[in-house]
Amino acid sequence: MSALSIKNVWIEYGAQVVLERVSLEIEAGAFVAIVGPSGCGKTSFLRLLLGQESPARGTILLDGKPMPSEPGPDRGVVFQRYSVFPHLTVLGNVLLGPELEASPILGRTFGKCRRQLVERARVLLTEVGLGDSLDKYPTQLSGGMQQRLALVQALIRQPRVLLLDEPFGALDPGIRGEIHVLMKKLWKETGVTIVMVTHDLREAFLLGTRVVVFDRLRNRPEEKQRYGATISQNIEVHRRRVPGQDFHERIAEDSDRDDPVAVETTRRDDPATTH
Ligand SMILES: Nc1ncnc2c1ncn2[C@@H]1O[C@H](COP(=O)(O)OP(=O)(O)OP(=O)(O)O)[C@@H](O)[C@H]1O
Repeated sequence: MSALSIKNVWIEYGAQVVLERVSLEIEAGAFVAIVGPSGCGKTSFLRLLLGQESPARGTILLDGKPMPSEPGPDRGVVFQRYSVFPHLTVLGNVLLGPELEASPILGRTFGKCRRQLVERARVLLTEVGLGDSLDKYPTQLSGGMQQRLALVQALIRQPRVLLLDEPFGALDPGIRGEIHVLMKKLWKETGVTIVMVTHDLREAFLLGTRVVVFDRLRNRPEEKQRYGATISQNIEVHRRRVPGQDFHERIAEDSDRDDPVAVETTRRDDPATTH
């Protein structure tokens, strides 16, 4: 069963059609990278999956059931701009979401429940290299560290789907390489389904198991309002394992390269995505 089943979805803002006829099956555990020109509706699509927008037409199923029309713990999100709270420590930032969920009025857990939560937070923070920074505040962290914190904030709630909106766009290339390795590791370990918007094609092919291209098929000035973007390509990415080389080394090596990552792709002629 697909984790997300998107059928003939349209997004409209007033008279402006932003997306039209978007159909996409995203299998559980996939890592889907979405690319497309600026303004074609990529962020709007993510907001739809998060539950911040409703489709003008069409349906979205999450694990076979209609997707709740509000954001919930089953969907985590990380934005390009750091979404951490400046007045809370690293640990406080990670605990806030689960504590509010467990205790909406007090926003705080106690006893065994809290100890277990703190332990889970510690394990995850250590995994992303923030184990020594639990008591620091976000202003004391670099951009890359803040994004790693934002990832833990989302993952601690064990979402079924993780939505990433250009999460690494503001980072320096070297830091980006490191966080790509980490992202891939976290994805493999958690098995979470990921949908990531990126402007960086290389990043899309490096991380994605599928690269989906949104584009406007009608682009004349008089057509801009009435016609939206849709999926123009849906590409499956196959990676060959290099004997004797472990997965992380391979990605780290790819991250250092300036030329496009060597991958094999197949165009997916899924009836759901054929227009
Ligand atoms: N809440 C809104 N109300 C009205 N129009 C909106 C709203 N949100 C987005 N739009 C419009 O929808 C279109 C798509 O915007 P969106 O941010 O989804 O594109 P994008 O592909 O993510 O762009 P970029 O790559 O530049 O971030 C734009 O024309 C934008 O102005």
